[in-house]
Amino acid sequence: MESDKVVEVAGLHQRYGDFEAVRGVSFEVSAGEVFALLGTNGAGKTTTMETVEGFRPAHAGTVRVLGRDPHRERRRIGGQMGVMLQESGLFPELTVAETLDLWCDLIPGARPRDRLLERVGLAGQAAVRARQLSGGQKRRLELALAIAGRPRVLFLDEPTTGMDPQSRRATWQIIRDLAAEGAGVLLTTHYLEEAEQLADRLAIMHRGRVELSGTVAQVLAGSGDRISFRVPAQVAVAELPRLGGDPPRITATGGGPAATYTLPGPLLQQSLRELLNWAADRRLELAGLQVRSASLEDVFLRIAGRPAAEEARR
Ligand SMILES: Nc1ncnc2c1ncn2[C@@H]1O[C@H](COP(=O)(O)OP(=O)(O)OP(=O)(O)O)[C@@H](O)[C@H]1O
Repeated sequence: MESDKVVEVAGLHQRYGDFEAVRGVSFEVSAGEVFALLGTNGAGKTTTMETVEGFRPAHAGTVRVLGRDPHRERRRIGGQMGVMLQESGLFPELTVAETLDLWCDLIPGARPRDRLLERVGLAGQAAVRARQLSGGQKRRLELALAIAGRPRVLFLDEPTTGMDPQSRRATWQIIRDLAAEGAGVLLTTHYLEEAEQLADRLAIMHRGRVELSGTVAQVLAGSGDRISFRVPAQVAVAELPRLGGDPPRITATGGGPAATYTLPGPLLQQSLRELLNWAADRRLELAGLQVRSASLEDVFLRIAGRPAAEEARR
């Protein structure tokens, strides 16, 4: 039976001279799935992406795209791969229509040009030269080029950079539709909301490693819901209750010290009740009271904040 995995990466290492940019990365992308690679600057996302796209051989580990080595067997699978690089490769003097015509002529069975333009929202810009397009419009033209050949696997490196919120949402819908039609999509992004909205699964990279991966819910599980409030002036920090067994973390804010409790999910409601009862018994008002679920940003910042010394020990 043919595997539904369109991308398989196992124990990938990649070096630039003495510097190891990717240090044992593994993940898989299935047909019909959107997989997002997130990470801090320099984490190794683009290096990983370029290796999976076949632009460089793996230094160690295995990479398969549609069951084949994307570097050695690129010719066999290239026609089934759609690639949108981080850097624009458009010819500045060609119009949008000319750009697509040039590209589509090279691809057997390419989608019709006008359908592509409509799909990426550039139908009104067919006669505009590439150099005159806005940053977001350029990205959409590059997306049109990437999907022209009806790829089974689509690689998108920061696909919505430079787009306004409306274009970004429209692009997310295009990507969702492509996945619903059966394409496997691997994308990198710096927009956490993009990953939250779009990705069936994601991996967060930091300094060449995958630190966390799974569905958004799996990545957030165990990250802790939060309760925070400003410490009332008449209460000493030591008098604050323990919630879920732990004392709060105290931080300085413009309005005085703030207390934050990070709780495992199932304890949120019970802990909130305990806190409100504690405050009611003392007739205290908890100014700035906030209750919120863990966000991808919390998880990301925690990983990004890991000191280099901690990495070196691992
Ligand atoms: N050609 C190169 N030669 C030497 N070092 C490189 C080269 N390309 C990338 N690097 C280094 O490898 C590391 C990973 O870079 P990469 O571009 O893969 O990260 P990234 O996660 O895509 O970063 P960003 O989010 O900033 O685009 C960085 O430290 C970078 O400086």
